[in-house]
Amino acid sequence: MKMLESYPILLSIVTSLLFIVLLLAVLIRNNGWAAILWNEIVLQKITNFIMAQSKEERILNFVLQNAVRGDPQSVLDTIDKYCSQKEWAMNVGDEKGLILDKILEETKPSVLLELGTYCGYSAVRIARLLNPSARFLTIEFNPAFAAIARQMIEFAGVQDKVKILEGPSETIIPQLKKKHEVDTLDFVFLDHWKDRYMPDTILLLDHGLLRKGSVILADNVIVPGAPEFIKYIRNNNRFECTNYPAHVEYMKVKDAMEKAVFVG
Ligand SMILES: C[S@@+](CC[C@H](N)C(=O)[O-])C[C@H]1O[C@@H](n2cnc3c(N)ncnc32)[C@H](O)[C@@H]1O
Repeated sequence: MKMLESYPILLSIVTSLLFIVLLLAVLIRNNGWAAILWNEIVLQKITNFIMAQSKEERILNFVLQNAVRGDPQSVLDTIDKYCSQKEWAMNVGDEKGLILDKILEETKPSVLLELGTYCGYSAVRIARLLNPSARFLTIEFNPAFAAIARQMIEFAGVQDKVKILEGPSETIIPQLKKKHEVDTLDFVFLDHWKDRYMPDTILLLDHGLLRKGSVILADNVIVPGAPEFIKYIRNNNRFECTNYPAHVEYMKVKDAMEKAVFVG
């Protein structure tokens, strides 16, 4: 009898739970922010705890076990495979990677800076296209990520073409001229935390690191989004901007890259 009385309550709890799960699934599938938060906070923390290993270590191990040593393209393909099939990660990815490749092939830069190395995916991607005489510096403030990137870059065989500078971009940019002997930069890839895109662009300008024709390429200008930077760069007559629509890495959610050429 008691069982029958509680049946409607149980049914409504189960229906509500199913509804919440469905709502979450739809939100994660269609909203970039929800998907990133779900992957980076919920899923990643649970998997890290169960496996006693970070996601970035899992990505590196997958590469060490499945990619061909000394073959940058094989390293990129293996990371893309892992991140599209097993665990999402914030590499620029294969789709936007092709935009990056195209701009590098058009620009043929000799002095390059990347802000945000993470596991070294974009660093390997950029390094594989450079002339032997090019200089490429990449900045990362998370020591654990920098250590993974160092191994990734070494495994891909491009360690002579990339130098990782460990520390916050806001500290390292002002030291580029004197400490790292950079005159001006031909190409800058902005791919660190989005609230630093605008202040770091201003730092590059203030320290005379841009020359007429320098190219800035910014990732994720829609998701997570860099609205302050977009407003600043598009309203600045010292830059000519082009938008490249694409999707968030390894997702169907819309994103874009913004190219800004410094016209002096
Ligand atoms: C989106 S990930 C970079 C992905 C990488 N460019 C790729 O495509 O493979 C952003 C990285 O920037 C780093 N980062 C964020 N803000 C930074 C800052 N102000 N200085 C240095 N590194 C920063 C983070 O630790 C993270 O590893």
